[in-house]
Amino acid sequence: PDFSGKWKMKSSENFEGLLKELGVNVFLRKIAATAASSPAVEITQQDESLSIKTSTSVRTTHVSFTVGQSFNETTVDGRPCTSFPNWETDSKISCEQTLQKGDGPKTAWTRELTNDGELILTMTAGDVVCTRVYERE
Ligand SMILES: C=C1C2=C(C[C@@]1(C)C/C=C/C(C)=C/C(=O)O)C(C)(C)CCC2
Repeated sequence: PDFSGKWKMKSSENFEGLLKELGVNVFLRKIAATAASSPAVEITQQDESLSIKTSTSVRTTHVSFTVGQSFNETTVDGRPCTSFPNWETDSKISCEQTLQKGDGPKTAWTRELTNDGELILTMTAGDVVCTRVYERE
């Protein structure tokens, strides 16, 4: 499956709950929730390698990785972590994260291409799950 394309968000659930679980203060949660309500996501995929650019008014993140190989990124609240992306199914990437220093809730993300061409991102912190659905622009 090919994740490549420009994606816009169609729905988001429990994003602030995720940040709260991560200990982000209510002020930054509000900023993040507003900024993250209209992200522009651009993905290019070459075989097993993906490059994901997520742009918001406040912060833009850009990660590149090869499924099956660990890489360094930050958790959604900005803490350096090592990520371990693997194929959970042939259209779903699951990525566990370990903080590079300090401790906090266990975090992970998954990205899945659905049969009707949507992209589902889940972000987990402890037992709190945020689900965001994107459609191609
Ligand atoms: C704007 C964001 C802000 C934060 C994280 C981020 C980057 C949230 C965006 C996430 C998105 C857009 C995820 C996605 O949909 O892939 C912080 C908590 C550090 C607080 C400052 C504003």
